[in-house]
Amino acid sequence: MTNPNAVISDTQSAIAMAITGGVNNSSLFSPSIANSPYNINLFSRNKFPKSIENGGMAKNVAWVDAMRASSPTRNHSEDGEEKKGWMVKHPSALGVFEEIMSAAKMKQVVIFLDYDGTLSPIVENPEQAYMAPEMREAVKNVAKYFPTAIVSGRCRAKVYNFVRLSELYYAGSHGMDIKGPSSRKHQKGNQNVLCQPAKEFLPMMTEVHEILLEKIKGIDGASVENNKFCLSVHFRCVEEENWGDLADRVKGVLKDYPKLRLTQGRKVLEIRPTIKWDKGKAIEFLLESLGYGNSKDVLPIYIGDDRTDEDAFKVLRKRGQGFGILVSKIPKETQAVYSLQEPSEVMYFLQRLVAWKRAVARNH
Ligand SMILES: O=P(O)(O)OC[C@H]1O[C@H](O[C@H]2O[C@H](CO)[C@@H](O)[C@H](O)[C@H]2O)[C@H](O)[C@@H](O)[C@@H]1O
Repeated sequence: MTNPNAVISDTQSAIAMAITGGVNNSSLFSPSIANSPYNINLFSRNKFPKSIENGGMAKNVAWVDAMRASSPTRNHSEDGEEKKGWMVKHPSALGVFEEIMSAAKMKQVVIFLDYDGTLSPIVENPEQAYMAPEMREAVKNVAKYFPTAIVSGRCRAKVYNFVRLSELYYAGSHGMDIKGPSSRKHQKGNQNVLCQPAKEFLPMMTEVHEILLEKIKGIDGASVENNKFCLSVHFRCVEEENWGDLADRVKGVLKDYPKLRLTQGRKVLEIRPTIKWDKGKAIEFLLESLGYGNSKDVLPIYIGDDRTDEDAFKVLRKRGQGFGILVSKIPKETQAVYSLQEPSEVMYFLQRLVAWKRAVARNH
């Protein structure tokens, strides 16, 4: 039987190597991935195949491997032995719901939700990643009882347009653009919250966006999404044989911008400032803004599906407070405690949370 962690570790090694172009430079990565106790071996040079270190074509192969690994397709690991072992380590948040709720007793639950792949299903066209009306209703109800934030790689305005709930906090651009609720309708929100730690990068991001639009011309299916403080180069609709070419073009542009770094999400290359800010920092900022910076009476729950959500899971582990929940059908190395299979399970979890809160209120 293959160890699921070993499988994912090798994959992540390839990603690490590809992104650094063969140099083990952890500063190019989000600190949580580079320093994760689970990933301690990921960045050891000994683990990298020689062919990847040779440069030229070999490097290109590593890039393509990394890009393939960024959103593994469904296979036997969805229901095989690997999956069972992984589920023991990361049980379903629905299966252990009562356990989670007993940890929540007498505490303020704060909910953090990623958007793509968590509240909306992954689709080919990023402009059409709509949220189901029932999901919106579930999030709306959750926000009546618990401070709730959407934490997304998308630009804040765009993710707001998808979610359309003014009573929530929104952290767009992977947490680099945070704003409090614009309406006080349901929750005790702090409307004055505003945090934009990468503001000075705005002109650079606009410039690189323009350059990338030109550079990727001719690669069928490739697109660049301007997420304000970061950019997404999508390759979900690009033929695999062209992935290496696309990666080379993006890397070529970034050579002139040492203050930008490259990370990967689900079939997407993400370009972002090298500042030490990520979704983990964003949730720390939000907890502080809500008055729970040093509180023991808070239970943050973060639900997300992607690599960038690991930064938030890591923060919760470090605080020893609350839980990360990874949305995934396949085993992945993660700092999340629990798992959910897909957005429909996220919705059910949120609905149960509301039902639990209402029952607690009735009994008091
Ligand atoms: O942090 P998130 O809210 O999960 O945002 C991460 C990226 O999500 C979007 O891309 C992903 O979803 C698309 C729609 O389902 C899909 O086509 C794409 O392949 C995925 O990577 C979004 O378009 C990106 O800008 C976000 O950075």
